[in-house]
Amino acid sequence: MQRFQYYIDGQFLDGEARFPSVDPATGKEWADLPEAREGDVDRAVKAAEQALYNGAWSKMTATQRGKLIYRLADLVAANAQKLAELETRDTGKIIRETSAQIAYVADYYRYYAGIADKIEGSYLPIDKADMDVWLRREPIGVVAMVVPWNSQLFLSAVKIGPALAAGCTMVVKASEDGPAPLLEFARLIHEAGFPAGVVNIITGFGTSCGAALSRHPKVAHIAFTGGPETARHIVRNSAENLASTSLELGGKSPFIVFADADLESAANAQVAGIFAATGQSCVAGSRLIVERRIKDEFLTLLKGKAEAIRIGAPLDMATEVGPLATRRQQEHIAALLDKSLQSGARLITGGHRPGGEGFYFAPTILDCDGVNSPSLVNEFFGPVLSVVSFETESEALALANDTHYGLASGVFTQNLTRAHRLMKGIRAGIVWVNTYRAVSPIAPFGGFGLSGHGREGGMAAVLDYTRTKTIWLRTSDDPIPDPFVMR
Ligand SMILES: NC(=O)C1=CN([C@@H]2O[C@H](COP(=O)(O)OP(=O)(O)OC[C@H]3O[C@@H](n4cnc5c(N)ncnc54)[C@H](O)[C@@H]3O)[C@@H](O)[C@H]2O)C=CC1
Ligand SMILES: CN(C=O)/C=C(\CC(=O)O)C(=O)O
Repeated sequence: MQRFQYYIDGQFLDGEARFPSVDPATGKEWADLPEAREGDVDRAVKAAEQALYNGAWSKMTATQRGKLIYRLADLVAANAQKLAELETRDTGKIIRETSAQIAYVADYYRYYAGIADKIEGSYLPIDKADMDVWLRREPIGVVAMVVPWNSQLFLSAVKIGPALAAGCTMVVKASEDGPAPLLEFARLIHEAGFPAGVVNIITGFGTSCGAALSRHPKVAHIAFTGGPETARHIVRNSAENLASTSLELGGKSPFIVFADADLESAANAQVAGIFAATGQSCVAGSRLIVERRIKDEFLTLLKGKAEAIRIGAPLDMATEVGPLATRRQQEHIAALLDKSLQSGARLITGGHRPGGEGFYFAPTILDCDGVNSPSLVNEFFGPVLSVVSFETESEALALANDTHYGLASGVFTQNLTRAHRLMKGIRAGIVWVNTYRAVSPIAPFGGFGLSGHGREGGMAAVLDYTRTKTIWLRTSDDPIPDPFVMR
């Protein structure tokens, strides 16, 4: 068994308890992990608070902070393959994607390194002749980051990068499922030379570690990615410390295909949207909304592509769909699929767990036309696509917006004016037109409704990690007049 430690106050430690990690490709334990409980959480938060107000970090210029983040970016790039292998081993996400995604994570850190000394305050043209007034943007404080198991180094980079640029210190809680890559990433934080306590990386269970962290009195902001149920716990916990929150919660994203679209390209994008990452993506395009007159043609194309997917060992570069991250996910998907079939949804392909070891699930397409299927409403977080069809553009828009979520969406059409109408009409934080699952450090992402609030990526993310301070400077040498009247 490979053994990991967590990282608190610049030290690698074993933790209050230990627990095993399971390799999703085999279902067998492969790593021995530290479990943080309340005592470790408290130590990590206090280390972060000390670093924020008293340590070397608090005295650095923004440019110096940026240089440290650049160093981290270089280390991530140099170690991308090693981190990718760990993420693949621990979560089952295919090596083909983890190696590309983690190499790109280095660019996220580079982007935020460059932003560190560009976070400006402002001067207010105040309505009093003897006053100068400014707004300073300061780090919001100690940030608790609670991340899930999917796209772990990516989902932590979109939090750690902007928080470091803003000058915050942080405690990152990796998921209890597949935390090994984040614990390994801690070594790069150490090597980059961040002062002790600036970034603390722990792992542990939700109800012990995650709860203790998110209600800790010294936490000022909680950045969370995961499911809406857990987000409700996080928000309840924040009633204790009144921390602000940013929540990135997944969705039931619509993928609309009009008859005039390039169908080959749309089908490839749909495969990317629902079968890549074995469907374990917050932005999964899990509801195909297809124009009725091309439904059969498009589904035949898609079925062919789904059935040609190479399912296999995640560490094999040829594999296109690997296992799900946990047995829990596999069981959740099977149960929701059963309910959907019972409601009348018709199986077009897939629907089964391939034999053998590991938490695999076959790429699945469900025809839900005319059916009130739970698969149209609930997130599988797996490789299951639900299909409905439409006659008119307004019907397509109504179907797209028929959800409590609002994270992402895709529109496939050659009609420019229609594309513009849909961009405005769809209630989601991302609209991809003739593409899907494209990301960049420069472009913010985040949701509406049950998909959460706050933005990750782009400059918008940095602002979530700052608070403003209003500075009043009186410029007159005359004594203050009438002290009993507000000025
Ligand atoms: N938006 C996204 O990227 C993700 C969405 N999900 C959705 O959530 C569903 C459940 O997945 P899970 O793996 O159980 O994710 P989850 O939302 O329960 O876990 C995410 C993180 O929250 C922590 N956590 C759990 N309970 C907590 C609590 N009471 N207080 C503080 N932290 C807590 C976990 O330890 C983990 O680090 C999935 O089926 C999927 O639908 C899951 C993971 C990522
Ligand atoms: C967040 N994201 C795109 O905007 C993409 C991800 C990460 C996730 O699922 O949270 C992905 O598709 O893997």
